Amino acid sequence: MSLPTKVLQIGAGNFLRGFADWMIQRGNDAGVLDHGVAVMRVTPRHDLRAARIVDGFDVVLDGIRDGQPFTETTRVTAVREYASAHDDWDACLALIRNPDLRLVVSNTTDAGIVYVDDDLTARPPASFPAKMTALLRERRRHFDGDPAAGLVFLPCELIEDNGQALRSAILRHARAEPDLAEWIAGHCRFYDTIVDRIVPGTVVPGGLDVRGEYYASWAIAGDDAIRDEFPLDRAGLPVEFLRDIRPYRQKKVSVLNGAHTALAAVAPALGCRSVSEAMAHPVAGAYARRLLTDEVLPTLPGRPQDLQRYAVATLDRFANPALDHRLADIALNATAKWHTRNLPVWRAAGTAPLTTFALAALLTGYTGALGDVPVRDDPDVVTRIRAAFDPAEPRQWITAALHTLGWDLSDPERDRLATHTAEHVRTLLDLGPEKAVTALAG
Ligand SMILES: NC(=O)c1ccc[n+]([C@@H]2O[C@H](COP(=O)([O-])OP(=O)(O)OC[C@H]3O[C@@H](n4cnc5c(N)ncnc54)[C@H](O)[C@@H]3O)[C@@H](O)[C@H]2O)c1
Ligand SMILES: O=P(O)(O)OC[C@@H](O)[C@@H](O)[C@H](O)[C@H](O)CO
Repeated sequence: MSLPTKVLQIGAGNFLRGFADWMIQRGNDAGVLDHGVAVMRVTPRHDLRAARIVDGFDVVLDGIRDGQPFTETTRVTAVREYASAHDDWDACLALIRNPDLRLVVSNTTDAGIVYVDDDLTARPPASFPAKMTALLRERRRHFDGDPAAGLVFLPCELIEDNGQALRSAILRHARAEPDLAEWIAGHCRFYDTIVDRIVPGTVVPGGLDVRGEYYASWAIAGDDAIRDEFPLDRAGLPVEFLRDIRPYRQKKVSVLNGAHTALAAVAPALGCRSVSEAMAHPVAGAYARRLLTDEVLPTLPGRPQDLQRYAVATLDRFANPALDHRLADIALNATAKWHTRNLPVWRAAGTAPLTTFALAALLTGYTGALGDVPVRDDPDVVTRIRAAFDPAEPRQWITAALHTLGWDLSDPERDRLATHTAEHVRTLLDLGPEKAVTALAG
């Protein structure tokens, strides 16, 4: 079937293949969309396999229905075009001149939507927002400023207000060209969205077929215009159009991602390799449950019964043994994730021992004192934290580590966080991980 290329997808990663591409394929199959996808890679690393995305790939989803595990496979054939910005910028410029293009979907990790000074005439500019600005300039030029050529942005990055953040970075790049800035501000629409589906990786290493959970949710802060443009809900797909997605985002990031980050810090020291192993482990599982119930949920807005239901459902998703979600993968850049996902809980709660225990386990793990646990963080930060380690003076060491991490803490906050965290470091070193977690979580 010939499909007009209506979607430009920035990034070819596992998540976009298992989530956005899957949604578009299902929307096409159900007849509510007729959207072909052009994928554009924007990072410089060569990835020869990515070009094969146009040959199609499988999305294998594992779920539990009526207490029974099931697996469903969808063949995604909606991706029709591919270009790599750092290998062939001309091909990217050609993609953006396509009159059928309507939507831009992106996932460039938490690091992708940033403003950095950039040369818009470079081939290509360095950052994602600068590349996008250069592409929009080409589109506006090609269509002679036609308002109808404006694009609709649905970013999937997990940062707060992702649509607005992308819009302001792009407009900042465009500010030297008022006509361009005006065209973007007037005729391109940027929606905040929050995505949710656990996609642990590929079916086989190095392949494109991707494996994840059946559960999915895409909340889009938008009006009827975007609903008409992207009516996936009419195909029964888990897409919601909401006036305000902020409370939803706070709940998802604090509960699901916060529990992931804490588990990835604590559970490897208890001998667990994956999230489902951790949930089946009596001590690690109890830790995750109490972390959510005692510390995370009380800090969130909303009805306690709804929050409790979401937490239980999240823990059930974690327990799905088919997912094999490696804690070592979740541990990537763990200190930055603890800062965005767990620190707000400690801040709101005033004291949150299970939350600060995760920070203690994370930093102590970086020194090697907890044995062979995954360490996948900024090497410079890890080296400095390790070099300053003094088991006899945990409070001074944690204070130094917090300075190294450069977090936005007031002096009294840093003092308090160091005191709370250092107490756990002492327990971890004195009792060992298993007894230390048991003492906390029962
Ligand atoms: N896998 C999941 O379960 C899941 C679920 C929801 C959200 N996410 C989010 O998706 C992101 C990627 O996850 P993934 O599993 O697809 O990983 P992945 O490694 O398969 O893909 C990462 C993608 O991001 C791009 N990228 C990385 N740094 C970039 C930068 N600075 N600028 C532009 N592009 C950049 C890469 O080129 C690649 O396309 C993560 O940030 C994660 O929080 C993942
Ligand atoms: O992808 P990261 O590394 O930002 O975080 C790891 C997981 O918490 C995350 O990927 C979740 O699986 C996902 O956010 C579920 O929707």
